[in-house]
Formats: sequence, C-alpha cells, structure tokens
Amino acid sequence: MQVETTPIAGVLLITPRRFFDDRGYFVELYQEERYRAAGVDARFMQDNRSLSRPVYTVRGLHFQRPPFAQAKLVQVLRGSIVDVAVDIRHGSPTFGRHVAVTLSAEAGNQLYVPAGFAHGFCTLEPDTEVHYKVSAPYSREHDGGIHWADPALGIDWPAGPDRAVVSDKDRVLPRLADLGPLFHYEGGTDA
Ligand SMILES: Cc1cn([C@H]2C[C@H](O)[C@@H](COP(=O)(O)OP(=O)(O)O[C@H]3O[C@@H](C)C(=O)[C@@H](O)[C@H]3O)O2)c(=O)[nH]c1=O
Repeated sequence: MQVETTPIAGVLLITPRRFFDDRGYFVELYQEERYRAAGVDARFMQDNRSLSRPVYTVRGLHFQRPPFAQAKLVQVLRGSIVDVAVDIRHGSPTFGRHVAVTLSAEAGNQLYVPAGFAHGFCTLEPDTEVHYKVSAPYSREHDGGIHWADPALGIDWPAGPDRAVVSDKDRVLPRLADLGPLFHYEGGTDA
C-alpha cells in the first residue's frame, strides 16, 4: 500500500494495493499490523457508512469529545468527496489548520484522521457512499462540531453556501473560536 504524509503530522493519505484479475480486483481495506506500522495507531471498534443523495452534500465538521474521541479511517465506496480534517488540539503547532483531499471510489484512497480533529466532507457526485472506521463508539452526548463554513478555517469547499446541502444540526454549529479547549496537544496524535 502507498502511504503519504500530509502537511499535518499524523494525518495520512493511504492507498491500499488492489490485486486485479479478469474478475475485477481484490483489496484489503484495513489490516491491523500493516496499518499500525504505517502510523494508524488507533484501535477501531465501529464501522459507519453513509449515503448522500444530492451532489454537494456537506456533512461536518464533526468530532466527539473525550472520553469518546474518535480517530477515523475514511474511504469512499461510491462516488467521490473532498474530505477535510481540522486540527483542534490546543497547543498543536498546526492548531486551526486543515488537510483537504479528494477521496474517490475509483482511486480507493483513504484518509486517516487522528483523534483531536474535526472531520467533514463534501460530496462531488450524487449518490456518494462513504465508509469510515472509528476508534470509539457513537455517543450522542459527546457529539460536537464546528460550522463547515467558519471563515477562520479558510477551507476551499467545492460548494458555496448557496449550493451546499447541510443538515439542520450542522447549520447551527458554532465557530472554532467559540469552542472551549476540548483537546490538548501532547506532542503526538492521541487516538
Ligand atoms: C455518527 C452516528 C450517527 N448515528 C445516528 C444519529 C442520527 O440519528 C443519525 C444521523 O447522524 P448525523 O446527522 O450525526 O450523521 P452525519 O452527519 O453523517 O455524521 C457523521 O459525519 C461525518 C462527517 C463524521 O465524521 C462522522 O463521525 C459523523 O459525525 O444517525 C448513530 O446512530 N451512530 C453514529 O455513529
């Protein structure tokens, strides 16, 4: 598999190896030992899948507060997205900065987002399906988020506010500056 670092330490772009033959291909989407060696140091305990019917659906930017903080391994099963991870670890040298990458079913690439990041995506095609592994179970009480269009983040989303399709919950999320210090940087990634 191919593992690329990004401008934010700990956030990784991974392309697992596909074995092609006359039938199509086979690919391992996760393999604990190999992924751990590559820097995916989370223990995953839940798998999620979402379908977004309209193009330019924006989901995010989401996180869960400790002790239910989640690292995520994100990939696309159908269609394509711009996937975004924002560093919200106070004291981090990259606090407030983000990584944005295009993930697609065709490329089969994955983004590893450690705990301490807000995560979201914008779909680039109708009927896009996203799959992600998470390192802590869902907890509604620990669910939090940042408004996707918070200008302080400077994210170049493919869709502006006129075209983005956003949930009622996400439409009223606060800005990063209005959040308290939820995560503290400890010199590495804290999955
Ligand atoms: C995330 C999640 C939601 N749900 C339920 C709660 C709600 O009734 C329904 C839809 O939830 P949401 O609107 O929060 O779904 P969604 O907006 O797709 O939330 C997801 O967005 C992406 C960007 C992430 O990074 C994920 O961690 C998650 O926050 O599904 C679960 O039961 N388990 C889960 O793990």
